Amino acid sequence: MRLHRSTSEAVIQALDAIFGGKRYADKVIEKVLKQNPKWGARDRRFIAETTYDIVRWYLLLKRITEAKGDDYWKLLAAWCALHGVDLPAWDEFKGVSVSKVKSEEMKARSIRKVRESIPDWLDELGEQELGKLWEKELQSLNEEADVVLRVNTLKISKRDLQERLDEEGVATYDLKEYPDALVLEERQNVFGKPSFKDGLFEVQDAASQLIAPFMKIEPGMRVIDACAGAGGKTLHLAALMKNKGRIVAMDVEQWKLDELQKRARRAGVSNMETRFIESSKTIKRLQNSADRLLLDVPCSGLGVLKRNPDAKWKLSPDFIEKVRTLQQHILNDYCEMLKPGGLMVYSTCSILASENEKQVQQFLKQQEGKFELQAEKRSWPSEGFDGFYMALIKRT
Ligand SMILES: C[S@@+](CC[C@H](N)C(=O)[O-])C[C@H]1O[C@@H](n2cnc3c(N)ncnc32)[C@H](O)[C@@H]1O
Repeated sequence: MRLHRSTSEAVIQALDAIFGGKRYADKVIEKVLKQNPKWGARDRRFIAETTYDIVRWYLLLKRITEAKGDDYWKLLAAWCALHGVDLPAWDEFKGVSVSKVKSEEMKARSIRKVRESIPDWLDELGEQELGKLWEKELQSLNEEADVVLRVNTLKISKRDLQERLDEEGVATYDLKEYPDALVLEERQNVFGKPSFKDGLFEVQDAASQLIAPFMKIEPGMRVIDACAGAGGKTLHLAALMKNKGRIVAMDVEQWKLDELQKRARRAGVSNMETRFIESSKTIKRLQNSADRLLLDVPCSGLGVLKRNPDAKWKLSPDFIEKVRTLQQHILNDYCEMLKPGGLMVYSTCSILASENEKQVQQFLKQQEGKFELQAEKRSWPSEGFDGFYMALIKRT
């Protein structure tokens, strides 16, 4: 593979925005890719994949090149050296020795936090909470995620969608154990495809697709999705309910609910309303009203680093502490919206027990018998998809 000037500059620009400007990698890459319509599919893939890869291996690349601050060219040079890409004679690459990069990388393999490219504090926290499991999960979190689609069963069957995608040049394979999931054979942008515009599918990781069915949902129920965001799981709930019954989708960010409305229109969802959470009164008004309640709470996102590798550099112990307090607050305040006898699911995309099992235990203790745990489920990154936790809790 040959390195080209304009795509290399695009990678450097993206890295600068992600690390220097502290912006989200997915948004940055989307913006960078828009600026040059002449780039073909291969160039775009190079920019996106190389940027993500350098973000994922940032600490390792920095350590083996001794790159300072914002010397992203050195990181790109090291990435090329490790991937067998010839380094052009550009000024930015002067002084980089491919053999030195390779020998430094061999040396770095003995230190886990460098080899796996993870901040010290996060490596310590992972080990503290997961013990022996941490090493394996950490390795898996550095793998590239598959692109998984969720078939919108309100509009099409899995088999028909697979055929339709085939006609549109998108090859997929069936994930048999996940009733609505298809996986792309090859990573590509599917958002421009007519079948996406027709609302026939959403992009949603297989592990995330476990949550709505875990709620034992049935058509005709009254359901509240209290941390709905842009509604990945709300739309799945609506499909399982066959558009029958009612879903109230809530969030503290109006723009996310606006996005959800757009997605719901595209998906043909007609049993959902959105409600902005203004204050605790919004919650009180819905007391004892739901057969099912989903609390898909804000979390560290440590289970989805495959997809968002930049998160490991943005997280901090302070943030995790704040998010744990918020999770406990949401559990204890929002549970009131459930009818007696109703079921709620508490879920996170974290793999830390302190955001998962321990939060549920603390909640059950605080509620003194008013709620009981019925089931818990984990999806581990090492099983192939994102890391998720879900607990099914009954109001007695
Ligand atoms: C993990 S995300 C939800 C993802 C969403 N359920 C999905 O499937 O796409 C958590 C959401 O909780 C929202 N949030 C943060 N604080 C909240 C609060 N106090 N009450 C309700 N939602 C909150 C965030 O804005 C964010 O959209």
